[in-house]
Order: sequence, then C-alpha cells, then structure tokens
Amino acid sequence: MGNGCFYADRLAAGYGKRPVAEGLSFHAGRGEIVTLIGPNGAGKSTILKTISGGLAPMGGELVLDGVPMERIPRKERARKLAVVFTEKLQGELMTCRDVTAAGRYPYTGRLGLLSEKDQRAVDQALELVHGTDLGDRPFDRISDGQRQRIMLARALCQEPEMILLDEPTSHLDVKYKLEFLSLLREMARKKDLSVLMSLHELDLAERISDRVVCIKDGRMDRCGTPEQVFTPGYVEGLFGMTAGKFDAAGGSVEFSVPGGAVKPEDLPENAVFVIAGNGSGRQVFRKLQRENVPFVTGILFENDLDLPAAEALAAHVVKVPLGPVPEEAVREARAWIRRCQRVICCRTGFGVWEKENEDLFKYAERSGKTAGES
Ligand SMILES: Nc1ncnc2c1ncn2[C@@H]1O[C@H](COP(=O)(O)OP(=O)(O)OP(=O)(O)O)[C@@H](O)[C@H]1O
Repeated sequence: MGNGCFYADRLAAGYGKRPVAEGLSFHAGRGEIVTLIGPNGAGKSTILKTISGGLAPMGGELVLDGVPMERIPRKERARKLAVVFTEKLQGELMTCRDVTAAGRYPYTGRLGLLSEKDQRAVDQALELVHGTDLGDRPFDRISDGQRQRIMLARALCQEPEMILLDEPTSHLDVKYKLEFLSLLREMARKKDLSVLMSLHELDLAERISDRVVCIKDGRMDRCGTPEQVFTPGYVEGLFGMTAGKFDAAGGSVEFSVPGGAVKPEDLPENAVFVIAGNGSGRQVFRKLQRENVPFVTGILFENDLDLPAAEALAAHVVKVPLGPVPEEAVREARAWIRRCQRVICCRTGFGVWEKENEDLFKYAERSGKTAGES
C-alpha cells in the first residue's frame, strides 16, 4: 500500500445505497500529486467528496498519516485536510484576505479571532500564491484565475497535510491553468503536501501528476505513473472514444484520420504526400485533417517528434528504425509519391542523416508534384 501520507483501501463511494465507484485502492505520499481522471459521471467528484468527509464511505478504509480517517476528530481533520472545490464560493462582502483567513478557522477559538500567528499565516499564504496585492480587493470582483489562487491561499493557510481539489483548472484560461498547476506543484514540494485532484485536461494530468488514477465503469481501471497509464490506445478506451486519438507521447488529443480510416490501397485521388520530420509536419498534418485531405507521410524515424501526430492522422506512415534508412523504405515512399496528387515539403533544409528525404523531395520536384507548405 506504500508509506504515503494518505491511502484509500478498497474504498466504495456513492449516494444512498448505490456505490458510484468501488474497490478503489491508491495512495498519495508527501509532496506528491495524484490525479483522478475518467469520463463524465465516472465518480471523480464523488470520490473526492467522500475523502473530504462530505459523504460517508460506503465501504473500505481511508487512512491519513497512519490513522483511519473516521477516528480523526473533526477539528483535527479540518487542520490536516484542506478542500478546494470549484462550486461558487459565497464571497460577497468579503475581501480576498477575509476569504484566505477563513482557512485559519480550525486554529482559532470559538470567536474566530485571529492571533498574530494566524495573521502571519494569512500573509504568508497570500504571498505564496502571489496574491498579496489582491488582499483588500472584494473576492467577488476578481477574475476566476485570481479567485482560484485565493482559494489555494485559503487551503495553504490551513497548513494541511493534504489538499483535495475538484477540477481546479476548469474555469481558467490556458495561461492560468499552467500558472495554477505550477504553483500547486511548487507548494506540494515546498510544503511536503499530498495533493489529490481531479482533472479533465489529460495533457496537464500527464505532465503534473506523480500518479494517475483512472476511474471507469464504477471501478479503478488503472493506477500508476503517467508513463504506465498513458500507453498508446489506453485513453481512447478509457473514454470510449470512437473518433480521434490521444497522443500519449505529446499529451495531446488528435482528431480522426481525415476522411475516416482509409486503407492505403483505397487512397483517394486528392491525397497528399508530406515530407516532414523533426516536428516540422504537425501543423500541416492538422491543417490537412481540418480540410479533410487524406495524406501519407515519411520517411520518419521512430523517435521523430512528428511521429505521434502522423500516426494519429495519416492514412499511412513510412516509418523506419533509427539507423541507416533501408532502400526498401525509400522505394515505398517513392511509390506513395507516385500515387499522391501532390507533395508538401515542410522542411526548409535537410540534415546529413536525412539524405533520403532530401532525395525524396528532389524526386517529387522532378515529378512536378511539389507545392509550398499549405
Ligand atoms: N448528489 C447526488 N445524488 C445522487 N447521485 C449523484 C449525486 N451527485 C452525482 N451523482 C451521480 O454520481 C455519478 C458520479 O458523478 P460525479 O459527479 O462523481 O462524476 P465525475 O466523474 O466527477 O463527473 P464529471 O467529470 O462530469 O465532473 C453520476 O452518475 C452522477 O449522476
């Protein structure tokens, strides 16, 4: 089970008598980020609500720092566990400082008066999220990204051992998503916090998580490091994707092959051959996809930056292992060029190891099939 700060052992979570998900066993160590992923309605929020204490577990065990959670007194649990849920917080008439200070409630007396130590903790938390300047601003008159940072400050103020976040990036634009998750990563490491959250953005989940827990059909489908989880084809199955493809290496989602999956022998007349490589082809592949133009590409080495997008989108890829390019691959690529209506070359120059692609380009030029990049 691991010596993590938190673990769930065969947890069942749900409403009434029906578990939404069960048999969930995973842990989150100190300084670690663990992310729940899965389709809509899989039960991610229900699991987080159960761990936060908002719902009673329907089975199994939750352990924080070696102690079963149901045995941790309420007030102590409130210190150890901070919750950042995205439901609109009622923050009218409160300044950002007031909202942050609410994180100190497990430490204040019955009157909720902040001691000097509490005030310092509030200052420090605001500073950590780069929110000092927001302190006096009304909480309901700041941006969603700023609000999210203040909510994190409130959680940090609690000096917890673990933070739970339900889709913390859902209202943020791409800049704030990255900024917020980087901040979370930094806090997890700096403060030795365990972080458990749900995320819809798989690329971010892959980049930020130490471990990923996949929930599907009421159970834990997979749990492991991003490398163990995001194997080719897995995400498509987890989400029941009938169109498109998730690029496990690049962490991005690709749409379906233009014109549907075409067998190479059925390549339509308007097909294009793309000479790419070294990341130069991805934009062109996606443009052709948007225009619904089937294409073949090559010759790509098996570690080429363009390969994941090529394999997701091309009707066929002429792919070779690292090392000298076999004559057979060159013959195959030439045959494809002959079958395609035109050739797009994405390269502005060819390296010494790309002689075969340079020759292909010359071959295409002689055949009168070359065009610019578009
Ligand atoms: N209060 C509730 N009472 C009964 N059933 C609920 C309640 N809230 C959610 N559910 C059901 O529990 C299941 C899991 O919902 P949950 O919100 O946990 O999924 P999720 O994985 O977080 O989904 P999403 O990705 O859409 O946010 C769904 O079938 C949902 O309809």
